[in-house]
Amino acid sequence: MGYHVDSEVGRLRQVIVHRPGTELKRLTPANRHELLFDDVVWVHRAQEEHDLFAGRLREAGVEVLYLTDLLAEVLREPQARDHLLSVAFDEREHGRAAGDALRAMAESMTTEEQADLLVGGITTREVLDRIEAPHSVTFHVRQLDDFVLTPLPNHLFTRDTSCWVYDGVAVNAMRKAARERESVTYEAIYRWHPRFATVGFHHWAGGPVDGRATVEGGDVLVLGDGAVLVGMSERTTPQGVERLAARLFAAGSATRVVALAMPRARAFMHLDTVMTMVDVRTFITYAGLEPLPSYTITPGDGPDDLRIVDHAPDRMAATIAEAVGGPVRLLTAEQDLHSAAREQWDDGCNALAVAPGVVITYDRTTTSNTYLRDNGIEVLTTPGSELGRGRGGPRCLSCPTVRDGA
Ligand SMILES: NC(=[NH2+])NCCC[C@H](N)C(=O)O
Repeated sequence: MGYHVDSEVGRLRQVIVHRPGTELKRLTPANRHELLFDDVVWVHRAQEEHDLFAGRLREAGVEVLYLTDLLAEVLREPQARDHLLSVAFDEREHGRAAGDALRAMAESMTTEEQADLLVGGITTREVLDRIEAPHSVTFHVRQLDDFVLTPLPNHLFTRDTSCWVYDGVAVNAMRKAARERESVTYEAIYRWHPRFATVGFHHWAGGPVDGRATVEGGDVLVLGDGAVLVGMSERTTPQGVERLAARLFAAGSATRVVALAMPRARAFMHLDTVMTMVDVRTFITYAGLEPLPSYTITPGDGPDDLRIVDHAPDRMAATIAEAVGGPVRLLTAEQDLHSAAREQWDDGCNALAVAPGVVITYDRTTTSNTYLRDNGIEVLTTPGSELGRGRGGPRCLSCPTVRDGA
């Protein structure tokens, strides 16, 4: 199968999702902010919600791939296992003696257990249930309930860490420390999983080696016909956008990138928290989103040159219209700003299209959902009270790997 994502709203055929597991059980009132969650999560209910979400996708004809299955499968490949375990048990993190001992502990597990370990993390106490304490200062200074390997609860939001843009994928360097190791999971999957290793595709980013020039998938909208819209946000940098544009242009996979300069705020952490596409040339947008400065990037004269045109905030809609080749419809639910802010917080603007004019959203954002329906969009709802506690909706919960043009 060829992997490609040719639009935001064309028929969705395959996605990667992550069913909540051990990692969400690690959230506490003390660590939730560092781990980028606003509250602790009732994990059992989150799993039920996630199963309903996956069910919605399957009903819409989408093939659902689970991240932990892909990870357990790729762990069977010796090179992938070596890479994943070397990064997890790096001696710079664990010290020499403990690094080797922990790695040996991991080697003795099944690949399913290894996948759970890499995503769910492990505490000192749990290590001691499996092995003798390594002779290591690094290990001995840890408290019993400290994390030896930190959990990755934001793997839930598969949208961000890798994103497919036309005929290639960006495995992204992540902005926040709590998400950095997520990139390693995807690096291994796209490089060594038999599903991906045997087919050709482009790489638009270098994963962790991109350092601070980050781009996250929640900021990237594949507009279709060679255009891409990117939010420069709390997470995505202009440097990252330039790299993405240059690589897309060099491969001939895109011809125009429009970058929006977003406010740096947690509530707006990614572009898809304030605007997503729900139909051809149609977006749902947050009422509190002020018009933003935008930049059109197209190929320059030389092979590595970029041509940049700056646009004032009042040109935002016009700049996007130019990129999608016709007038755009911006749907903004009519409600007072307080209600709009509450719905935006609950991911009311984070719609996942499964086909043109058909979207999945959370059930709790009733005003936005009704407004979309009144405007001719078919809205399939799914519960998200627990899933949304990390601030992500249906679009954030999914990484499309195959999607048609619109
Ligand atoms: N595409 C998105 N909007 N993703 C939401 C990610 C939320 C996650 N807790 C984070 O802060 O990174």
